[in-house]
Amino acid sequence: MISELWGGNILNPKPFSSSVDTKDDDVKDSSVWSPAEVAESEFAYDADVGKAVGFESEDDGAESSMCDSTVTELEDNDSGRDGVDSVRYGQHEHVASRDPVELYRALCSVERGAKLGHSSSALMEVFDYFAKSGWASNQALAIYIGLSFFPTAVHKFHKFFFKKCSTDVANYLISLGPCDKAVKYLFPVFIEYCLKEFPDEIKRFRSIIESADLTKPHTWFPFARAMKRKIIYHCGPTNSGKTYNALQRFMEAEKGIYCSPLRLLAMEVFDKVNARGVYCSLLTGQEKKSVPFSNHVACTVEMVSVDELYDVAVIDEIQMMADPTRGYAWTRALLGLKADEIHVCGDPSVLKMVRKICSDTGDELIEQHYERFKQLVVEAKTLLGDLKKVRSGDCVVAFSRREIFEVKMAIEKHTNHRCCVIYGALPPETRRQQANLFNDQDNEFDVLVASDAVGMGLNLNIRRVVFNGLSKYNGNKIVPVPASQVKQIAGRAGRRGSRYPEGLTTTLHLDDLDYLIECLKQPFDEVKRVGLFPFYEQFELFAAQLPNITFRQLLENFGENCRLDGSYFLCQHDHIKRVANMLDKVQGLSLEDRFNFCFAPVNVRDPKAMYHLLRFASTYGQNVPVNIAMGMPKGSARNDAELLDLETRHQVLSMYLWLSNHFKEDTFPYVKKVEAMATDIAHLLGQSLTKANWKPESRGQRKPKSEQKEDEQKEDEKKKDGYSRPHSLVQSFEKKRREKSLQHEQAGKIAA
Ligand SMILES: Nc1ncnc2c1ncn2[C@@H]1O[C@H](COP(=O)(O)OP(=O)(O)OP(=O)(O)O)[C@@H](O)[C@H]1O
Ligand SMILES: [Mg+2]
Repeated sequence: MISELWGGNILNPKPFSSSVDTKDDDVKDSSVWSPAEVAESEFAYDADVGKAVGFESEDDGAESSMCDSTVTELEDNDSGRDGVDSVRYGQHEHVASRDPVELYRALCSVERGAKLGHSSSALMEVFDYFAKSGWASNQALAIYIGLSFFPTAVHKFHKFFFKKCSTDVANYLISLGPCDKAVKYLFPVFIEYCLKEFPDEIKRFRSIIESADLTKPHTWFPFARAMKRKIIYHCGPTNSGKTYNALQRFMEAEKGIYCSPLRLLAMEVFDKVNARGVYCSLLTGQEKKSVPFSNHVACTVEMVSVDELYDVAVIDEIQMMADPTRGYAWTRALLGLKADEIHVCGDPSVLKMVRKICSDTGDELIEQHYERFKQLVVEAKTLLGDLKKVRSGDCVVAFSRREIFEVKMAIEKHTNHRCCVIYGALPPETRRQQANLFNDQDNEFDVLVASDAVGMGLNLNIRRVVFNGLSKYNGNKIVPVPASQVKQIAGRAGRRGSRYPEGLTTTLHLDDLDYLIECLKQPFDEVKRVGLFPFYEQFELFAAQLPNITFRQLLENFGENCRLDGSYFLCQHDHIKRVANMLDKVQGLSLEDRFNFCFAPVNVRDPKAMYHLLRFASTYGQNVPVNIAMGMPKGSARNDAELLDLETRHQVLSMYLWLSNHFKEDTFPYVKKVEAMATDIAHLLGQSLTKANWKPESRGQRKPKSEQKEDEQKEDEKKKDGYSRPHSLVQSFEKKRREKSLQHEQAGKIAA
C-alpha cells in the first residue's frame, strides 16, 4: 500500500535533493568541472569495451576541455591502461559526488550536450531501468509526482537528459549500468527537474492527495475529541460475560446505544432489553423500530450515529476493527461516538490498537480482563468421519451452503435427528426462527448445521461444536479457517445459562483434530492495523479534484492515492467497485446517490439481485417512485433451486428496505408492502428449511437436467454401501489420506 511506502516522507521531501551527500567545499573544488566544461567534454570511457571512445562533438573538439586535457595529460605520462583506469576512476569519483542541485543547474545551463553516438543505447538501458523502478516511482510520490504521471515525467526527463548530458555523467551512468545505484544517482536530479518542469501537475496531484488524506483519523471527530470519554475494554475469550457486563451498564444508563456486528444480535439485544423493561428501539440498515419513549437503541455498527450524545455506548466484537471489508465501521464508532462511557467488548487481538487510539484521542482507557466461565473441552476421539455419531445438542459447522445441505441430508437420512440450519444468505428472521427451533426442547430439531454465520456473539443451546472441515473458500482458493475464527465458532458450545453450560468441541474427521487443537491453543494474534473508509464528504472533496472521471474510476483513484497512518488500512471495496461499474451508465444520479447505491447490501455474484439493484437505481435516476416489481412465490420451496430463489427474493426486498432508509422516503414509497413480503418470504424460507431434503445447488450454476440425472445416479451408486461423505469433501480427504498412507508405506520400506 502506498501509505507504507511513503512513511512520513511526503511531508518532508528534502532528503531526496541531498541524497548524494556533497559538501559545499566539493562544489568549489577546482577538480570538479564547471557546467561549461562538462558540456564541452568529448571523451568518454566505454565501460564495455574498456577503452576511451570519442563522442561526436558539434564543436568538432575545437575547444579543449578540462576532461580532454586530463586524459591527455595522463596518457602523455604514459600511464597506459592503468592510467586510463585511474582517469575513469577519477572522473567517476567526481561525477558520483556531485551535488544533484548543482548538477541539475549545470544540465540546464548547457545549450547542447555531448553527442552520445552508439553509447546512447547503454544509457537508454539505465533510463529504462529507472522508469521501471518501483523505488523511484514510490519515492517520487513524496514530491507529489503520482504513479500515473511518473512514466511521463521520466520520459520527459530522459529527453532532457539526453539532450543536455555531458560525456562524464553519461560515462559514469553507463559504467554503473542499469542498476539501483544508477537509479539513486539519477533520482535527486530527476526530482529537481520535476520540481522545475511540472509545478502544475505537482500542485494538482497535491490537491488530490490532500483530499484523499486519511491520516490522523482521530482528528475527524472534533466533538468527540472535545469530550472526556472513558473507554472500558471488556477483554476476553468467548462465553466470558463481556457483552453481558457491558449491557448491564447500557441498561442502567439514561441514554444508551448498543452497536452490534449482526442484525440478528441487534434484534436479540433489542428483545432482551425491552423484556427487562428498558424501552429500546432497533435500527439496522433495513429496519427502524422506534419504541415510544425509548432512550436506548440497539443498532448495527454501520448505522451508529456519531451526532447524537449518549451516556453509555457499547461496541460489541471490537476485534472486527481489523475486518478487511467492514472494519471501518468499528473504527468510526470507536473514534466518533459522542458518549461519556464507551464499553468495547472483544478478544485481546485489538487491545494494543485500542490503547494506541486512546492515547491519540486522549480518552481514558480501563481494561477489564475476563476468563471463560467453563473451559472448552476437546473430544479427542472425533466422529471418525461418521455423521451417524452426531448427538442431540450438536452444532455441525460447515463452511459452504452446499456442505451445510449435504451434512443435513446425511444426518437426517442416517439418524433420527432433525437439523436446523443457519447460514449467511438466510434472512435474520429465518436464522432466528431456526435458532429458536433448535433451542426449544419440545421438538425433534435437536441438531444445528451452520456456517460461520453462527460464530459471533449468539447464545444458542449448543452442547458440542463439530467441525465438518477446517478449510474454506476465501473467494480465491481453499484456505485453512483462521484460528481466531475457529475459536469464535467453537466458543458457541457450552454457554453460561444454557442447557449445556459445559462446552465440547471436536471434528468430524480425525485428520482435522490436530489443527483444531492448535487453533484453540494459539494465543490471539496481535492486530497491527485497523480498517478505515472515507465518509461521503471526504470522498466528495476528492471527487472535486477529478471532475471528468466515472465513479468507479474515482474509487480506484482514491484507493491508489489515499494516505494512511501505519495503524490503518483502507477497507477492501471490490464489491463497491462492481456495483459502481454496473451503475456507471445510469443517468440522473448525483455523486452522493451513487455512493449510497454502492453500499446497498447486494450479493454481487447473484445476477438477479444485481439486476434489481440496477433497476432500482435507473428508476430512481428518472425521478420516479421506485417500485418492487416482484411477485410472491406460491408456497415454500420444493427443491434447492426454489430455495435459492426465495433467498434471492428476500435479499432484493431487504435491499429495497435498506435503500428506503438511505434515500428520501418518497423515492422508495412501498416500504410497508415490501416489509410484509419480506416477512412472508422469511416465513416460507423457514418452512422450506424444516422440510428440506434435497441436494444443494450452487447459485447460478444449475446443471442441465440430463447432467443432474447422471450425477444423481453416481451418488446413488456410492450410497449403496451406506453413508457416504459429503461430496465436496471426499476428494480432498481422500487425497490427504492417500498421501499419508504413501508416506507410511515409504517409511516402512526404508525401515525394512
Ligand atoms: N453475571 C452473569 N449472570 C448471569 N448470566 C451471565 C452472566 N454473565 C454472562 N452470563 C450469560 O452467559 C452467556 C455468555 O455471556 P456473554 O454473551 O456476555 O459472553 P461473551 O464473553 O460476550 O461471549 P462472546 O465472545 O461469544 O460474545 C450469556 O448467555 C449471558 O447472558
Ligand atoms: Mg459477546
